Amino acid sequence: MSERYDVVIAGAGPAGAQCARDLAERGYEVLVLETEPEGTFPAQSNKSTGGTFPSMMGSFGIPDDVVMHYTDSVVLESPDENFQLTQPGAVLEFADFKRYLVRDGREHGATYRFDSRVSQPIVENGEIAGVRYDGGEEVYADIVIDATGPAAPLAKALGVSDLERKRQAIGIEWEYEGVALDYPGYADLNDSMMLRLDHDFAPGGYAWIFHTGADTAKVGLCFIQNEKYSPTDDRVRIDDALARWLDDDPRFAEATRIDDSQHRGSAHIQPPKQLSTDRFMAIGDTVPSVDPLWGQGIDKCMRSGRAAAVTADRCFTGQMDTSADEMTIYDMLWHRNVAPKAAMRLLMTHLIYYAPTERYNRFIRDLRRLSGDTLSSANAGNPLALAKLFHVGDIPLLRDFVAEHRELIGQLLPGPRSLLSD
Ligand SMILES: Cc1cc2nc3c(=O)[nH]c(=O)nc-3n(C[C@H](O)[C@H](O)[C@H](O)COP(=O)(O)OP(=O)(O)OC[C@H]3O[C@@H](n4cnc5c(N)ncnc54)[C@H](O)[C@@H]3O)c2cc1C
Repeated sequence: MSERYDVVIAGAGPAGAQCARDLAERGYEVLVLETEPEGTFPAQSNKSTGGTFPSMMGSFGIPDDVVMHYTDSVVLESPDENFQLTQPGAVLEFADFKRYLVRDGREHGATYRFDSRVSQPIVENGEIAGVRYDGGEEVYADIVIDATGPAAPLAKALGVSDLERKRQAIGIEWEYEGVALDYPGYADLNDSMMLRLDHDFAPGGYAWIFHTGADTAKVGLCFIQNEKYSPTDDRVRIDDALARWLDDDPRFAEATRIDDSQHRGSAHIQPPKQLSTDRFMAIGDTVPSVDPLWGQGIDKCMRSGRAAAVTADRCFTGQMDTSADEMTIYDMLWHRNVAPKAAMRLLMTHLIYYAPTERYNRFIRDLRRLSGDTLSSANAGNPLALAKLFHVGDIPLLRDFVAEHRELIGQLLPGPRSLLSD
């Protein structure tokens, strides 16, 4: 007889593992299939800087022992300016965080199967009925969830995900010791997460230093491929870009790389298409959910895992209904709770990465001038707050941006309403 669960989840990242925690807690039979072996998990998928905020820690009950370092502020930096915002945060040990989610899910009754690479959906009568993994293995479920990150084998096969290579942002970081965190002429980065806008080092993206205690920090950068400032041969050049920053910036003059501390991965910065279909949901980075402005992916993934668990619970309650219509509850929750105003924020992200390096100095000065409330509103995609960050001198920049991004703008703004209200 074939094996059967209420829900099968592909991928034990933050999205899949949080969804499994929530479902198991509600008493559902849930199986998580993870491609990596358990003994070394997570290895290749230990990809994140792990910068997050108290709201994520509190909402999802994340314990202090997965935190490497608590921070007090976020610093935004351009070549000549900086802006420090008081904002408590936490830099997670991402591997410990992932292992904690698995352990806690198991304690609530979720089943985990490692070394189990999901390859494709089992489709019966036009509907997904389960998944194939490890070549010939099969497992059936009433609802299947793809939480494999950008790999997205199920979402791609079902036509739910349409991740475009040209909208892929790639990121790399290493942990360093001996970093001069309070160097003359720069902001004091002790107990801070710093993001730097500077095409010389992160062409078409941003660089970062996240303090992890004493003189250690996570140092990395990311950029979108195929954009104005991005090199086309990304695989080689993102390492070169990081090496160049490390060579040029005096804060790294005495820094040494900590062995085996590399984190590397990708995410898509594009409008999401469909998020679900009959008996199926795509969660976490399987759909483009990373906050496009400041790279917050963990909180988004946890929220999407929770939204999928709520949807499954609703579909199973009373007379079971896992039709595409009923699954759109997930789409509604995603647009409301996971990535509100996604269109406006995506557009802003592309515009920020498009602006020349010189413009970043003024941007940071404007942030210093504006109130914290205006900044929060701008960050939330409020058009009036965003307007305060533009000047008459930006008209040529905006004109060129519109000319070069017609396709994206068309995708994001099918009608004038959606910009303001999606
Ligand atoms: C360099 C870098 C730095 C980042 N820094 C931050 C940060 O500071 N703060 C923040 O909030 N976000 C950050 N992010 C983003 C954040 O890490 C991601 O958004 C988040 O990890 C995505 O979670 P996920 O569960 O969707 O996918 P993933 O974390 O990618 O997990 C997917 C899981 O699925 C497994 N898998 C893949 N394919 C298969 C398959 N076929 N079958 C079974 N299992 C499979 C993988 O092994 C993995 O365990 C960063 C990302 C990168 C790349």
